Amino acid sequence: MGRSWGEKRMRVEIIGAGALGMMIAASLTGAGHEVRLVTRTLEQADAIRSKGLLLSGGMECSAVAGDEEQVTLYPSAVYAYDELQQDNGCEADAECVLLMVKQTAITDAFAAFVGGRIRADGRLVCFQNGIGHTEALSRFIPASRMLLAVTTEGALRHSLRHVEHTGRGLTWIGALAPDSPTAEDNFFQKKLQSQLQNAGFAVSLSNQITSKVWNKLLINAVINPLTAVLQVTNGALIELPALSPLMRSLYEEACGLADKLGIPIAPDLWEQVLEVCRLTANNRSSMLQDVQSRRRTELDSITGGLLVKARETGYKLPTHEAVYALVRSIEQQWETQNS
Ligand SMILES: NC(=O)C1=CN([C@@H]2O[C@H](COP(=O)(O)OP(=O)(O)OC[C@H]3O[C@@H](n4cnc5c(N)ncnc54)[C@H](OP(=O)(O)O)[C@@H]3O)[C@@H](O)[C@H]2O)C=CC1
Ligand SMILES: CC(C)(CO)C(=O)C(=O)O
Repeated sequence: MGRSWGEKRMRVEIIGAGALGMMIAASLTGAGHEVRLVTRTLEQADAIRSKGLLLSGGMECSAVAGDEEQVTLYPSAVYAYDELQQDNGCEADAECVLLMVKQTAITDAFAAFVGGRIRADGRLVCFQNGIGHTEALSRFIPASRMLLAVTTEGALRHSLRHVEHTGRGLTWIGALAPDSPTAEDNFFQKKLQSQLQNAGFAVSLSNQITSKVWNKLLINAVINPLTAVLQVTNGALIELPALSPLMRSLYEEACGLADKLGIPIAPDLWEQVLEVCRLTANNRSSMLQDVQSRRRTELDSITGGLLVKARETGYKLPTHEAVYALVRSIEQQWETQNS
C-alpha cells in the first residue's frame, strides 16, 4: 500500500529561535509534531526549557489555541548552538530542518554546522528573505536536498520566549533544484505542506519558487531600505508624495534586472508593493527594526543581492546603488562607534 503524506507527524529541527522560528516552533508543537529548537544562546535555551514558548496573536485561526489569547508550548527539545557543537549525543535525525536565522548569520562556519544537522535522507528548508544564502549553504548541503520557503506570515519577538503572530499570510515552498524531482522529493514536499497546514498555515507548493523569491525580494528592495533611511513605518511610504518616483525607480530597475535574468515577475507586483504598504501600514519593516536596534541588517541579501546579480550580468541599478550606500552608511556609523 502507498504511503499517505498526511498520516504521520514530523520530526522537525528549527534552527533560529527568533520571531519566525519561535512562532513556527510553537505552532508545530501545538499540532503534535516533535520539534527540536536550536537557539543561539544558552540563556534563551534555558528560558524556553524551563518556561516554554509563549505564543500570542493570530489565535482566531490557530490550530493550537482554541479561545485562549496566549498559550504556552514546550518543544520536545531545546538546544543552544554551542551545545550542539559539542558531542552531546543529539543526533542529526530530523527528517526536516527549518532554517530560520537571518541571512547575516549564515557564515561558512554556520553553513557547515547546518550541513551537519541534516540526516542523509533529510531536507533543509530555508525561510530567509533575500538572496545569496543558498550559494553559501550549497557548499555544505547538496542543492537537491534544499528547499526554499517564501512566507508572508508576520511574527514579532517580545522576549526570549514570547512571540506574537502579528499577521496571517501565505507560504510557498519549492525545491531549489526543481528539475527532475524524485518520488521521494514529491512525497517530502506534500508531507511538509500537509503538516504545516495541519498546524494552521496556508501553504502552497511551487515549482517556480525562484520567481516567488524574487517577487518578495523586489517588494523588500523597495520598502525596507526606504523605511530604514527615513525611519518611518511601511504605511508612511505611500503617504509621502515626493517618495513615489523613487519607489517606482527602485521597482523598475529591479524588474529590468529580473527580466534580463529570465525570472518572471507578477504583472501586478507594483500594486502588491503598494498593498503591502497599506496592509502593514503601522509596521516597522525588519530593516528599520534592525537599524533601530543597531543590528546588522539584511541589506546585503536584499539590495546587495540585486547589485551582485546586476554586476554579474553587466546591468546597471543606479537607484539601488544609492540606497545601498545610504543604509550601509547608517550601519557603518555604529560599527565605527563600537570599534
Ligand atoms: N519575522 C517575520 O515576520 C518574517 C521573517 N522572514 C525572514 O525570516 C528570517 C528570520 O527572521 P526573524 O525570525 O524575523 O529574525 P530574528 O532576528 O527574529 O531571528 C533570527 C534568530 O536566529 C538566531 N541565530 C543567529 N545565529 C544563530 C546561530 N548560530 N544558531 C542558532 N540561532 C541563531 C538569532 O539569535 P539571537 O536573537 O540570539 O541573535 C535569532 O533568534 C529572516 O531572513 C527574515 O527576513 C520572512 C518573513 C516574515
Ligand atoms: C513585507 C515587509 C516589508 C513587511 O514589513 C517585510 O517583509 C519586512 O519587513 O522585511
